[in-house]
Amino acid sequence: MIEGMRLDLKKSRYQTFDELYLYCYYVAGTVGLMSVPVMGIAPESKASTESVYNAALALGIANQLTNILRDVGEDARRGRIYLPQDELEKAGLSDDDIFRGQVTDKWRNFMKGQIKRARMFFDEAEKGVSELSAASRWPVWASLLLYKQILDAIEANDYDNFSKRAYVGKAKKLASLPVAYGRALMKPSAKFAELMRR
Ligand SMILES: CC(C)=CCC/C(C)=C/CC/C(C)=C/CC/C(C)=C/COP(=O)(O)OP(=O)(O)O
Repeated sequence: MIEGMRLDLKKSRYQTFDELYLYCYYVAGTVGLMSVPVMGIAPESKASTESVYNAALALGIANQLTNILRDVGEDARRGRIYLPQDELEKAGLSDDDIFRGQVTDKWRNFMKGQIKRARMFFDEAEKGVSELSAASRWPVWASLLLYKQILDAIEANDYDNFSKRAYVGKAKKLASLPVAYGRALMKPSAKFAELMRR
């Protein structure tokens, strides 16, 4: 994690998603990994330890990617672009387009791909939450569902993450808590077993 902070001091561009992933791993994936022994895996869980750590890592990455997509404008005003340069180029976008901050169809299309990838990491993370100790499941589901909705908010802002800050309103936040509670009741490996039966 400290390595990630160091990296952030000297780096403000990422050539590929692999490079960006490594940054996300350092600054947020590590938080997920460190959370597992603190929260604990449910004693009755049949999942492999590795798969639970994988899910935790995925949640750190998903959160960080979401944070990056929410803060594109704010970061650009500090001269920083946490987006893969090769993917920007493929979409016909340059650093100057980010600094200008115009929401064009090119930008919308680029953002659609980035949001889709972030959601894939959330999906990966969801597979592991039920394996955590009972007391940890509700807060983890709540934070996961709340953070994931920031992606919906970016879409609702028609992909203007230059001048608008995507956020989840109080009502949606409150409504997510019982949903998270319901999911937290899911016993370890039950979802896994259900997936296997299908
Ligand atoms: C899913 C399983 C099995 C376990 C849960 C494991 C956990 C708790 C994962 C979450 C890890 C986490 C909270 C990562 C932090 C990511 C994040 C959004 C960091 C934001 O950092 P900054 O970029 O400093 O934020 P600001 O831009 O708001 O300052």
